[in-house]
Amino acid sequence: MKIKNICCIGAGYVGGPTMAVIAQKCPKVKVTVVDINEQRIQLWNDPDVNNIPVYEPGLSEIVEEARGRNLFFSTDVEKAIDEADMIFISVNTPTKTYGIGKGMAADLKWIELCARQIAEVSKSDKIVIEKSTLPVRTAAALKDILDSTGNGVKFQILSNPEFLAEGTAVEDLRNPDRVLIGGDIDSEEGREAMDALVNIYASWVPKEKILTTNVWSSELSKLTANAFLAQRVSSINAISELCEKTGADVNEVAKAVGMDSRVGPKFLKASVGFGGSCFQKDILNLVYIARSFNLQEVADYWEQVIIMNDHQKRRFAANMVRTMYNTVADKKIAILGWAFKKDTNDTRESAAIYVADYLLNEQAEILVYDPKVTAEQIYSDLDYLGSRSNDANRQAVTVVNDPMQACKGAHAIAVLTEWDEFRQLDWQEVYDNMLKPAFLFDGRRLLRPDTKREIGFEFYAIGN
Ligand SMILES: NC(=O)c1ccc[n+]([C@@H]2O[C@H](COP(=O)([O-])OP(=O)(O)OC[C@H]3O[C@@H](n4cnc5c(N)ncnc54)[C@H](O)[C@@H]3O)[C@@H](O)[C@H]2O)c1
Ligand SMILES: O=c1ccn([C@@H]2O[C@H](COP(=O)(O)OP(=O)(O)O[C@H]3O[C@H](CO)[C@@H](O)[C@H](O)[C@H]3O)[C@@H](O)[C@H]2O)c(=O)[nH]1
Repeated sequence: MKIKNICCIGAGYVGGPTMAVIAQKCPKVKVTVVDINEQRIQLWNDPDVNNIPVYEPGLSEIVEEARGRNLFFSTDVEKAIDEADMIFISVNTPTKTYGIGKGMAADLKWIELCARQIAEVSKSDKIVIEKSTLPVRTAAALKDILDSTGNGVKFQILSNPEFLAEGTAVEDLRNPDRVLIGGDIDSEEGREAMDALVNIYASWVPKEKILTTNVWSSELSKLTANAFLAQRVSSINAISELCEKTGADVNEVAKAVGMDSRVGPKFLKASVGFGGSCFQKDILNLVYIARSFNLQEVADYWEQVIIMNDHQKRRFAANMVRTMYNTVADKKIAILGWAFKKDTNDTRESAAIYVADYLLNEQAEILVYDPKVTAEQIYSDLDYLGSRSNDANRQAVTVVNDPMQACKGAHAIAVLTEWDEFRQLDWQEVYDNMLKPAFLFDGRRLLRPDTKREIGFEFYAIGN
C-alpha cells in the first residue's frame, strides 16, 4: 500500500516535530497537521519561522524547508481527515481532573472525539494510528467507535507511541533508538497496514530498529518505558538526600554506579525533581491501570516513584527556607530557569512551578528569568495551581528577561533549569550585586561548588 496523504490530528509538541521530520524525509508524501487551536496553527504558519509554537533545536530549519512543499498546518480537520490514507492521532491525554480516576487515569475525551470525527467524515478506508500515549487496550475502544459507522469504511488501528524527549526532539526523531509499531499481526489487512507505516519510517530509520508487536504490547511498552526512566531519576534523587546527610556526593555515586555496564550512565542525574508532561501522567496512568486489575503491590511499587519526586521538590524548597534562617518572608529570591528541562519552552509539571509556589506560600518575593518561557506562561502555571488569587501571583512574582536583573539585590538564587547559559554568567558580578550572605541553591548540579564558594556564596546543591 502506497501512502500519499498523511493527516495528523494535534499540532503540539509531538504532532508538530514528528510530522515535520516525516515531511522532510518523505518529500513525496503530503503531510497535513491539523488542530482545533487556531492560534497554534497560525503560529505554525507564521511567515517568520522563528515564531513556530514549539521551540526545539533544529526544528525551525526543517519547517522552513518543508512547509508549503509537502508540510501543511490547518484548522480544517475534516478536510484533512477526508483526504488522508493514514491518520495519526497526536492529541493530549492529560491526567483526569474530574470524575472516576480523577488525579490518576488518562483523560481520553480528546481521543474519543477524534475517533468519532474520523468515523463521521471518512469516505474511504484509513489507517488510524495512536501516536498519543494511551492506556493499554485503548485500541479496542477506538475500534468499537470506528467500526460502528455502518458506512462500510474499513479502519486498521495501529499503535505507534512516540519516544522523543523534548529539547532533543529533532535528533531523537532523526535517529531513534527504535520505532515501535503495534498492530493486528494475525490478519492480512493488519499486516499490510503495519507494512505501510514501516515503509514510511524505513525512509530514514534502519529496518532493524523498527519493531513490530501486537497492539497491547506496543501500548504498554510506552507507559513502561517512561516508568523505567522516571524510576531511575527517583532512585538517584532518593540517594541524593542520603548523600547530603553523609558527606557522599551524588555525582560521584551516580558515576560509580552508572559505569557498571548493566546499569549504564544515563538518567542518573540528581535534580530538584523530574517534570514534563509525561513522566508523572504516564506513571499515574500505569498505577491506575494496575489498581483497576486489583494489582495493589504493582500499583504501590510504581506510585513510589511519584511520591519520591514530590518529596524531592518539597524538600528542596523547604531546605531553602530552613537555610535562610527559617524565613523567606519579603525576601527577594531569583529563580533561574522555569522550563522543565533545558532547550525547551515547555513548562508542564516543571519543578520550578512547585518550588515557586512553596516559596510564595512563605511570602517570598520572586523574580524569574528563563530564556525561552514567556511571562504569560509563568503566571498561568502559578494561577493553575489555585494557591492564591491571580492578582497575588502578579504582585509577588516579577518576570524579567535578563538573569543579572533577576539576581540584583536578591537574598538568594535558585537554579531550577539546567540552561547552559547559567554556567557562563559572571558569577562574581552576580555575587557583588546580591545581599549578603548571598545564598545560591543549585537544583540541577549545574554549577561548580568550589568556585562558587570561593567567590563567597553560601552554596547548596542537591546531593552535595
Ligand atoms: N510532549 C512530549 O514530549 C511527548 C512525547 C511522547 C509522547 N507524548 C504524548 O503525545 C500526546 C500529545 O502530546 P503533546 O505534548 O504533543 O500535547 P500538546 O498538548 O502539545 O498537543 C496536543 C494538541 O492536540 C490538539 N487537540 C486536542 N483535541 C483535538 C481534536 N479533537 N482535534 C484537533 N486537535 C485537537 C490540542 O489543541 C493541542 O494543540 C500525549 O498523549 C503525550 O502523552 C508526548
Ligand atoms: O537524569 C535525569 C534525567 C532527566 N531528569 C528530568 O526528568 C524530566 C524528564 O526529562 P526527559 O525524559 O529528558 O524529557 P521528556 O521530554 O519528558 O521525555 C520523556 O517523556 C517523553 C514523553 O512520553 C518520552 O517520549 C521520552 O522518551 C522521555 O524521556 C526533566 O525534568 C529532566 O530534567 C532528571 O532530573 N535527571
